[in-house]
Amino acid sequence: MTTPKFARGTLHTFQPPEQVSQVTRALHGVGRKVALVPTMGALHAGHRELIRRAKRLPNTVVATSIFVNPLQFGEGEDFEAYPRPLDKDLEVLKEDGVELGFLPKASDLYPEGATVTVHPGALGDELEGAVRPGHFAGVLTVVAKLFNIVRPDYAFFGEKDYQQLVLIKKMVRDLNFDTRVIGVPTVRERDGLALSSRNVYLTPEQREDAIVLSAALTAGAFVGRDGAEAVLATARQTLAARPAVEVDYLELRGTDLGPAPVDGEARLLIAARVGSTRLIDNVPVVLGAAVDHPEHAPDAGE
Ligand SMILES: Nc1ncnc2c1ncn2[C@@H]1O[C@H](COP(=O)(O)OP(=O)(O)OP(=O)(O)O)[C@@H](O)[C@H]1O
Ligand SMILES: CC(C)(CO)[C@@H](O)C(=O)[O-]
Ligand code: BAL
Repeated sequence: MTTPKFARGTLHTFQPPEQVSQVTRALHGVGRKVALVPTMGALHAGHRELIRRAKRLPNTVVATSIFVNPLQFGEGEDFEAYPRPLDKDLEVLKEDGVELGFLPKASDLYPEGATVTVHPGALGDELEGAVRPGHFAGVLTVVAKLFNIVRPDYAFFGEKDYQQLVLIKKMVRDLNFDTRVIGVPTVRERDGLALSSRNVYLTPEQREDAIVLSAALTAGAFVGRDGAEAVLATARQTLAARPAVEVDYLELRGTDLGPAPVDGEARLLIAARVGSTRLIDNVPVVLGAAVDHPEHAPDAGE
């Protein structure tokens, strides 16, 4: 089979996995690197930030996959309703200088008889996994497949889906994938709401209510010096102002999503339903005396 044509500087889209593999193999053969930005489409400024960061890498072709992965949706979730504005997405990819678009069909990734999946371990059943059983097995399976098809040197994921990011990093380590996973801070609206493809489901009133997620996280993080109880109590107090917002969980964890330390870096995570729309968000928190250590200043290590 001949390698599909690939010229630098324009967007090429492929549906069959074998074609993408051929192109990325050929690119590696001439010394290029490949950076992958996996998405489910309905591209917004959050996705575009991942692409922007990937584009900064020297000698690297940026590939973006668009695939609404059925395996990570449970019964009664929004798989059918999930927005799929493909033409608009392709315009975004062109505008942002993405050179490789991978648009597989479900039957390409899950041919009949495919039964083997990636098991996320215990963390896969906590937080999001407790509310969406099987979700992370679906995510890790499709990400493993994308990595095996594209063989990316780098892969970019948003911190908005923090547990997903932690689990993907863990999968790469535990299963020896040869890909460097890079997490990108959450892009927000001016009022703090984390950008999400699901924000389009919100009515104007719900959109107002939804601000409380980031407001509660920010308020909680602000009192990190006073310890975990204060962080959670402050966040809960902020949430109480919007009783229409139903919280699935509000938890303070370590940065690896193990138990939070008394002093040091942690993560405050929330999932809540606003009407029938389920939103998630999280922020970094510095706890206790660690607040006074310069290495924990907000932009340390940037
Ligand atoms: N606001 C954001 N800031 C940074 N990265 C983001 C943001 N929103 C999504 N991403 C990242 O983009 C990648 C693709 O996510 P996805 O296509 O599911 O979009 P999404 O907006 O998170 O959709 P949904 O909210 O429906 O899950 C993921 O790595 C995700 O973490
Ligand atoms: C990583 C991902 C593309 C896998 O389907 C999805 O979970 C997402 O968009 O965050
Ligand atoms: N951004 C995570 C994908 C999902 O909610 O299924």
